[in-house]
Amino acid sequence: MGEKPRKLLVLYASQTGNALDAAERIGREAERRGCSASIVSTDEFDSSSLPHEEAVVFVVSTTGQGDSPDSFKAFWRFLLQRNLGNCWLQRVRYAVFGLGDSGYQKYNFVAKKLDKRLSDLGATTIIEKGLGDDQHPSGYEGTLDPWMLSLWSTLYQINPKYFPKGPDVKISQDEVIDQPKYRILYHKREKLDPNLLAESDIIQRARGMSPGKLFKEKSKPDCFLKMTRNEVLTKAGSTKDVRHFEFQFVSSTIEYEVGDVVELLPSQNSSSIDAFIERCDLDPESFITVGPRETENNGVNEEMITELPIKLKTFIELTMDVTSASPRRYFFEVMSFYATAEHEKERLLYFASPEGRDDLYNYNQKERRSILEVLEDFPSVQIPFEWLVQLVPPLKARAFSISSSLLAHPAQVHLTVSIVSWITPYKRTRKGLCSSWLASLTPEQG
Ligand SMILES: Cc1cc2nc3c(=O)[nH]c(=O)nc-3n(C[C@H](O)[C@H](O)[C@H](O)COP(=O)(O)O)c2cc1C
Repeated sequence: MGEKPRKLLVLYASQTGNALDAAERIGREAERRGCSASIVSTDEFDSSSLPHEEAVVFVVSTTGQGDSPDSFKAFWRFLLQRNLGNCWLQRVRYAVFGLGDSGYQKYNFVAKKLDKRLSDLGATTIIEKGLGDDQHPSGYEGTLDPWMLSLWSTLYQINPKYFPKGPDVKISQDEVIDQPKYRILYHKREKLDPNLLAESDIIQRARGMSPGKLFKEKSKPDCFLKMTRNEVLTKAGSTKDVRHFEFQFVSSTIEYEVGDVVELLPSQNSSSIDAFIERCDLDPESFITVGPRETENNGVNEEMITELPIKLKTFIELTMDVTSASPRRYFFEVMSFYATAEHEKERLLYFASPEGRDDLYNYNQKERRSILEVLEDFPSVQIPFEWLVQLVPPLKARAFSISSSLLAHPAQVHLTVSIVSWITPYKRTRKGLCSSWLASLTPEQG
């Protein structure tokens, strides 16, 4: 019997999702070349088993002022233990890809210190670390694409078993598309518990089911706030719009200290949600549960069935950012598969290819095109909802510094917020989702 094909472990640590996206891309590209890959977050990985891995690709971002993502902290503490010794990882080969921004003083600090520590622990580097930079004309992908090609060819030289057909043989996108990772179950309405749910339960239910891993633990809101004041601080005619907002706690009061931040979950424009639902030919009134696809033994995940259903429209409103965040490159790849008009398919395939990367960056990220806008630009594409649930960026809560003190204003939170708006290179006006939503609220509305 011949040797088994080799397996690649991709370990990632991400604060806002880019490193997760890059890790998934590395995993997909490896699998398309015939190498199986598992993609695991550093906080879900048993650190003590690292010496048993043969080849590990680390994908880590840097946040704060040179800080590591939250999901990296325990893993890093483990690696720093003195007793591990300089031979602990002697059988492990590794490669590090960092995501950062060279505008920061501690550029890609986490990737650099991880690379050094792995080497000190005896691991052997497969290729020199790659440093993705937000300042690059096509973002971190500008470095990731060539770095991956070098990774595949070096791995192949180390052991051809990684890529049985060679490092450059890819299964064509036209022949096969990956399976979506999630499945949707549609429920009969009459079977549902008619009891009305509290709003916090609905939010928890929707966000708990959503694939947006980054907010899994915090799916239930800590409290609800009611706006009591919305005052413009800037002079009439000023180019800036800065507001003073006051909120009253309507559920439990949360204790906070001076310097704390509050995270607000914004509401999306209702007519845009309706337009998205119509564009994707969805039934807003249907009740759904969302869960991982069949487990490995091909059964439906039991946990998913016990989830309580939620209205499709509510699920979209609370979890899927269809109006402000830009889709990732993989979205264009999946769209190309579902495009029925030849010219659209061609353009989408170009966008998803390494040659089209810079044009995609200009069309998509620089213009901050939303999912809805992109779908409207490619009318022949009809993507199944499972894919949309997986690929539409998760709706994130936004953090604001609190400008009040509970000592002076019990049961209140005050914020001073600049209402974000900017002009894109193609002269389109874009607005910050959360700040413009806050500005649009009127205290009398409750
Ligand atoms: C609040 C914030 C702080 C950041 N701090 C740094 C930093 O200190 N050094 C750096 O190289 N990049 C820094 N970056 C850039 C991020 O590393 C970069 O945007 C990366 O793509 C984020 O990846 P993630 O979404 O996986 O966390 C920062 C980004 C943000 C939003």
